[in-house]
Amino acid sequence: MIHVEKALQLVDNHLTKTETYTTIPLAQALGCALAEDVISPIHMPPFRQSAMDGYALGSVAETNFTLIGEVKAGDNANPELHAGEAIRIFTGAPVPTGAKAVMMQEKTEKKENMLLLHEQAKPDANIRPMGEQIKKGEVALPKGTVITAAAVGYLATLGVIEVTVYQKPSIAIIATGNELIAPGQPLQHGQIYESNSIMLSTALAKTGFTHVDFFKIEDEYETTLSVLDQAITHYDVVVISGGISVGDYDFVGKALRNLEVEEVFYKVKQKPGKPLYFAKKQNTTIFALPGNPASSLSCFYVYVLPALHKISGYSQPQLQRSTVATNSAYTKKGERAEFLKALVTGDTVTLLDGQASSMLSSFALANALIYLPNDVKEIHIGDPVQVIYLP
Ligand SMILES: Nc1nc2c(c(=O)[nH]1)N[C@H]1C(S)=C(S)[C@@H](COP(=O)(O)OP(=O)(O)OC[C@H]3O[C@@H](n4cnc5c(N)ncnc54)[C@H](O)[C@@H]3O)O[C@H]1N2
Ligand code: MOO
Repeated sequence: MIHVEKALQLVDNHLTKTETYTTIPLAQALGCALAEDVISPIHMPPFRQSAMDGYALGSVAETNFTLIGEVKAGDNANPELHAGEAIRIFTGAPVPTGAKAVMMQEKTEKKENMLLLHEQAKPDANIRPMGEQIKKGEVALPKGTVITAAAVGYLATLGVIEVTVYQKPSIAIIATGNELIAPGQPLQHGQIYESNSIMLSTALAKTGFTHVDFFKIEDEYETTLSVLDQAITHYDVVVISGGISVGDYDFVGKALRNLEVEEVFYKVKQKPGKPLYFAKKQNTTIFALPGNPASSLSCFYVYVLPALHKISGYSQPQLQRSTVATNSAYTKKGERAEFLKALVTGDTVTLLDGQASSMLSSFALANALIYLPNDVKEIHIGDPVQVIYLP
């Protein structure tokens, strides 16, 4: 059995980012990594812009001005402005070329067509220079940047309508087990609701992986063999849940061996998720996750998601980690490294009740996993602990 760090390193070593690019509408790019730098096609702002509702001033030496007109946002106007003259202006409006500053209206008084300032204006005050944020031809976002809502907004401000990104992998999720039935049907004795596929696809969708198909198979060798064979042939990543342990009806390992995949590791010294299996076959990446729901999800976040990020060209594939003081004491029962469902609030982290690998009640309330490596046997209140944030 290998250690967590070794398993993570082996996954990383066996993956490379895709060489396939695709150009897609900006609105569909959430969670994709840029395959090339995005160059700004315009200056932003495209013109000198007023940052306040107030008055554009033709000079900054005096405090008395003659009002000569108005410019509002969207106006395609550039009135001439001389020393001693002011123009009514609004936030976002183009500042006339001759303007030396904009004074916010709260610091002024108006008497008929005369403007009196409470204080002298500072040169260039409240004027956003043309190209202040970015200039035409500069790199707006570098290759490898992951598209977030903010990135979509930023590129939209530059008028960008499509981006070239690394192709996201196609993913097959395969749930195994005779006992599993779809939610919505009445349960017979011995049955449980199949929850891992909807859980994993929801976690995938949340992080922008949408090319996902599902398969459900019984604990039967021939079907397992043929479904896995088809999935490995047609998908970039195959994620299997259950059937990977040592029971007489756990056929996943045997089927994968007979399909001549390159097994990279099987079993990691961790809790939950001991029987985690990782393999490659040509360009297909294969994870078999233990069927226990919390084991499946824990392995998904710790191993599968960073792997998908790497394949998809993310410059930082790992989930965010940090060290936080624990509010809870805990003593390990065994020797394995542990991933514990936890809630980070402020600068502390609290362990949640219900840590068994069959339970999702704690995971449903968690925003992080506390990682206790092999050599940490217990933690006391106030101790610094490593946390992995759930996306
Ligand atoms: N003799 C041993 N038995 C087990 C060992 C061991 O080392 N020696 N390891 C245990 C550990 S740890 C785990 S984890 C499980 C993993 O078993 P499998 O990956 O073969 O998973 P299953 O047996 O198919 O299922 C385990 C559990 O999870 C439920 N399950 C499975 N799939 C789903 C699903 N899609 N949705 C909801 N629930 C699911 C299933 O009904 C079982 O209760 O093996 C231990 N045994
Ligand atoms: O390793 Mo298992 O996932 O603890 O139950």
